[in-house]
Amino acid sequence: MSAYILILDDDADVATAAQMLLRRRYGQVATLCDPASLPALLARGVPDVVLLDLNFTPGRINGAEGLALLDVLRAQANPPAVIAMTAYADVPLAVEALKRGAGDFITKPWDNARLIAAVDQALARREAGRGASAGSPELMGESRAMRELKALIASVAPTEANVMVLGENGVGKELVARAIHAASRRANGTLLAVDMGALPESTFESELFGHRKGSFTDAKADRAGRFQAARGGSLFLDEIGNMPLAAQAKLLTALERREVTPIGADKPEAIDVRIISATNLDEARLFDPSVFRADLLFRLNTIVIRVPPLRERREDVPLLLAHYLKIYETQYQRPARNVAAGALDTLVRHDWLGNVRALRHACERAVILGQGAEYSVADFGLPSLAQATTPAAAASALHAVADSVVVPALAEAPASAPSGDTTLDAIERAAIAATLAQFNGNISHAAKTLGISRAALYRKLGKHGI
Ligand SMILES: Nc1ncnc2c1ncn2[C@@H]1O[C@H](COP(=O)(O)OP(=O)(O)OP(=O)(O)O)[C@@H](O)[C@H]1O
Repeated sequence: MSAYILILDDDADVATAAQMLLRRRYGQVATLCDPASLPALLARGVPDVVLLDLNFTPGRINGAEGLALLDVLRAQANPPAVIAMTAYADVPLAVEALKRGAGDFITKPWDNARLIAAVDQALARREAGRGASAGSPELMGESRAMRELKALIASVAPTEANVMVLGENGVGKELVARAIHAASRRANGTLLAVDMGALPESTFESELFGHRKGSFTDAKADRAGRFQAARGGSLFLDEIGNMPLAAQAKLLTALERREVTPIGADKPEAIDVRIISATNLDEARLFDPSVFRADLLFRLNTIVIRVPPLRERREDVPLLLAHYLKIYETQYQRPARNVAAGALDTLVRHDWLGNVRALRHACERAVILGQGAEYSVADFGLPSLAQATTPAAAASALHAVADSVVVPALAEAPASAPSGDTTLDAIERAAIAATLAQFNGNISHAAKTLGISRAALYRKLGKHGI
């Protein structure tokens, strides 16, 4: 997977060790020991992910220098995902970094698998949130469905109730979670997002509940879990439908008791988080006890918020197009252009089976490739098989497995490229479509089978217009 990673650490040995580990996986990995050189480095290109040491000058452990650098990184037009690193198991400092925009934290010395998982997740999150970070992360849409959704968020947010957000891939579930947190009494606390589908089973407990130094071979220092780091704030458990049953049992126990016991600790710690969860599983699967424990479901779904797919709120399409075209015109320094009237009609009638994310990718493509005075339909690169907009096609799409981003016709696609096209691109597209179909559009499972990260799969979906 190619990505540009920067390691900012005053300890050259630490930076080099991380660089050697990460270079094999991501390609471009730079190190920087002198923070004064950061502006010059950023001027040459902004990394995808920055591993940021919070304490530069030896002896200083309040993290002020790292937090100031975090502000510099977050102020970039297209900010990198930041993983804060600290040599001290200092939860308040990690929490402060999370509040100021770091997406995750890791304690040194790190566990290699954990570091790679953190970078993978940061890349996936950055990809999923691209566009949001480039513009306003606000939930856009004036359709009746969106107005009702916003009203529901406003009434639910101030309560402490656990909320479960349901909806297909790319409908905006994470944005809904962020909106709930922002309007809640916990808004001054952090919203910590955890991709539950990507947590390896072996490290599940240590990730969520923390561990004590020496409690197992790789536990080289105390580590705070996500529950502790999100204290006073909200924990966003994303992709909850992809959790193995054994992990579900552990999560249930923590939620029932309202306490967690770090591995190796002799006393449990009370938890103070509001749980917001999300899944793209359709409700039939969610209520299937062989997939998801009913008792856990009832803990999580005090309030259920369903985010409707874009094809059920087509009125929002023009607004979203205008929003994302403007963002990408600014980002790529292209002139502002209108969408041709006929094209707009087609785009509104399009089914957008990857929802707002697919629309956003299409806008980016149009801005980059569009050559005319106005945007044409062709500029948006709609997958030709997905253009069926008859009521029958829409109905079959609606009844297709709810988390599918695969168009019904592609769901039957063979693993070889259709129409005998043997270019590498066409073969890759067909392989991705077939794998997604095999897993009913489940991104995590498809990525695992294809041997790439979720972030890389999202990038490829955008590239191929799937
Ligand atoms: N109503 C909206 N207004 C503006 N942007 C939106 C809206 N809904 C979604 N987006 C954008 O679409 C992209 C996908 O949104 P988000 O990650 O919240 O979806 P999701 O449902 O959580 O997806 P997934 O299940 O695949 O993780 C993001 O770039 C987000 O900013």
